[in-house]
Amino acid sequence: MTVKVKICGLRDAANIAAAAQAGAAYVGFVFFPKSPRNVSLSEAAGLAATVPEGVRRVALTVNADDAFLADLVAQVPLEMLQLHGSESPERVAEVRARFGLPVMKAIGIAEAGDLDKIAPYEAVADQILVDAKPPKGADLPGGNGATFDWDLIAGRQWQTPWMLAGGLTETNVAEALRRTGATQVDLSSAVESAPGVKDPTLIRRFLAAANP
Ligand SMILES: O=C(O)c1ccccc1NCC(=O)[C@H](O)[C@H](O)COP(=O)(O)O
Repeated sequence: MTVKVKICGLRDAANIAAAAQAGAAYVGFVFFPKSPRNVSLSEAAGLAATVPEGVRRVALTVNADDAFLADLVAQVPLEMLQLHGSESPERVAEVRARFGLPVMKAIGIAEAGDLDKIAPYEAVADQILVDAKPPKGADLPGGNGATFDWDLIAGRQWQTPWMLAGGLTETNVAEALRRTGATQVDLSSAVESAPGVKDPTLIRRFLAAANP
């Protein structure tokens, strides 16, 4: 089975092309001003236009309001919204209904109890992103290159499609897949040469390691 890979936080056409050519199933654009990966709506619109057919374009937002989401979906061609803040299940359902796009809800995991947070979203989200909880004091709610204990989710089944994220690298992805049973993965930090700067060689190496 092919593992689907999402490369998040892309900011230039060359890295989008590298990801697509290497087999990425999804590319992500970050809309979070504090992030080194942040893009404007007009930048994202230009980048989205370069994404080859068949690669899904995902917009990552954090507790975005309707006005921002309306501008986003009007200006940027997208296949999915990723909600990476503290959006409630009700808000996820509302965004999904109002903006007409599949929604992936990110849930941060650090300990077994965090897994209970997933169930309420299963009925309202199209996908769940099972991600590492940000380290204490982190500026970003995701994209920190932090892992969580994969054994917490070993053998877990969810009815909703899900992706594994959090500190995945070309060297640990095979073990992560084996221990969690994930069939989709999402990453950002490990394919960067500096914060916010993606590296096409690292992207290609990760894609090869995810599907050897
Ligand atoms: O990447 C960001 O800057 C970011 C900002 C705000 C919310 C989420 C953000 N990133 C999420 C991701 O890139 C991934 O979905 C995930 O957290 C894995 O990231 P990484 O551990 O860096 O591979």
